[in-house]
Amino acid sequence: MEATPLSTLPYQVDVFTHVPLLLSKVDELVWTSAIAALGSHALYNRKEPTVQQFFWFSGVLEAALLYYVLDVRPASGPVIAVLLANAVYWITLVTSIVVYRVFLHPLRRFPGPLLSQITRLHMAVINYKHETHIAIQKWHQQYGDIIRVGPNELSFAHADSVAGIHGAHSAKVTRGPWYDGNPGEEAKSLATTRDLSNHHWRRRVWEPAFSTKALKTYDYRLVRLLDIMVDQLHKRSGTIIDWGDWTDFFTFDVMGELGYGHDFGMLEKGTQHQYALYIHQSLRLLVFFSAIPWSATLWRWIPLSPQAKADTLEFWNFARTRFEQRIKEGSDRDDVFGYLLHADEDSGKTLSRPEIESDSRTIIIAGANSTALAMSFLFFFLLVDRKRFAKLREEVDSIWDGSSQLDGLTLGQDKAPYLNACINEALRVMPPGPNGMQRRVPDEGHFVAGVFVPPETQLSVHAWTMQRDERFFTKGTEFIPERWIDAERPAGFAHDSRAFIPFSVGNFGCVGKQLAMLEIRLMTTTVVKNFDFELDPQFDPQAFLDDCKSNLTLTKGPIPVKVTTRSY
Ligand code: HEM
Repeated sequence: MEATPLSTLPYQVDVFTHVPLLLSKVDELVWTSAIAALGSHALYNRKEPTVQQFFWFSGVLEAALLYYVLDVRPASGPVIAVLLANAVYWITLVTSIVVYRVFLHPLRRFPGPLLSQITRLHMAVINYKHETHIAIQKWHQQYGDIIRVGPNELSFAHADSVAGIHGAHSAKVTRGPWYDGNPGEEAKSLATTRDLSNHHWRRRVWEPAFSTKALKTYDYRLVRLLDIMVDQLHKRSGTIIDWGDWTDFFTFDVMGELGYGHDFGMLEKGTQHQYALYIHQSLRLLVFFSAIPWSATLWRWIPLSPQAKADTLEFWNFARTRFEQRIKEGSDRDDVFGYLLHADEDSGKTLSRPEIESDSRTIIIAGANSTALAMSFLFFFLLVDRKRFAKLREEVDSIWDGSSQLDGLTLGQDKAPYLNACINEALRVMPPGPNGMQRRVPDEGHFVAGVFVPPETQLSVHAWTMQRDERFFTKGTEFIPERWIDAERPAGFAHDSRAFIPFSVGNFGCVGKQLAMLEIRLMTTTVVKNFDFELDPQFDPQAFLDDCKSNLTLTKGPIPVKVTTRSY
């Protein structure tokens, strides 16, 4: 009901002595709306509603308002009364939320940017602009090792915090709501399920696919694809190629082969497959919606890049076709997909069809892009730093004469220490997944490095900031592979391997790490043996680094390289 102007009140009142009476006469609807807003906030605060619950609850309130208005028939007319009540409701709700989050919230003692304390929208916009890794690093430098990056979220950047969030002391810590923000996901995948026990048995189904026995059976497939790559590079000898493209071609073809039973033909054709382009686009949407997970259900109606949405739909359609083709081939093929069709040995459970479909998409999304990035950055550093390229080549020449079949599984630390040091160093300076992997504190709260974190808080470790921090790695932004070899580490160099988490660690750590390492070792050894590389003289390494952005993974510009068949 609209406030009755004071002049029309039927009797003269003294505002200061008759306030309650005045209020009751003037604003019954206003007060009711304000109280409803405060009640709603209290309710939402106890349990965050889903989008459906929110709409249901708001619908009930609107219906009650309508009933009241039609019943009481306020003098201002029903339309004004409804508008006024809604304005009061929403203004009170928003004010109450802001005041609570800034002044009363259990995380109020943790510093951080004000806008992030108030709303996740701030982070969603930063994510959408691909600036997350830089923004969070800047905030850590400004506010310290533990910062508030969302109303209910903390970011950590100290090596001491890794065990409590991902490692040995994190048994009850599960994934946060970030993992619900995958638009259109019909069934949870291994990489998005938030339920600890569900994740546990599904992980048991996945793990055999990356055992040494399984890797041995993949080895010859990788070598077949590498042979195609080598042929193609010979054909392009003396020309400039984008090295980033070729790492994509290789890793997408590998994951197509191991995920869907057939490569994507990217190496053969020497062009990007639409599938890879779709994935890059769909990640743009993912990072926005994951910051505000409830909005993912509304993704079709939220006005974000129509191109990214169209590409996301194409990506699903394409993935579905590939999935349908592969599932017909059954479990006899030696590939990752084949393992997903097996039952969990402990519980006897098998994945449902939608779960397998979701997991098969994960094989490509999780497996191809990150590995390609690691290969791209590795070569970027080695080609900028010719002495280190030469040193690596010396090691490669000493362990492989190029005529025998290369056994990737033997290229570990013992046999190829410098190769592994270079890979680690590229993963440290440019971690493909630079931003924190969100976790959620159990209901009883949780200690991280001696600091109590209140129940239900979301938290993560910011890999980009921590891996480049001088306290853990001296000259943290520089590519110095020698730091990974005890005998070669410069004297006095800080080296805290707890702060090195490119594959994450613990229950949810990368299940495909050994496959990724196998691919990188095999590919690097093969091409370093067979080709000379030279960066295009026009290429500006600093500008390249400055232009690197992030969505779920880092993104990068082209790396133009003249590739030439090696002359001995
Ligand atoms: C250099 C390459 C790679 C990097 C840097 C990397 C990094 C990561 C990271 C940081 C996580 C944790 C994600 C989280 O906490 O939500 C992860 C998980 C995962 N990665 Fe990788 N990854 C790489 C290659 C691969 C490959 C080749 C595969 C093969 C399919 C793979 C499959 C997965 C899967 C399935 C998960 C989810 C694991 C789980 O939920 O238990 N990754 N990866």
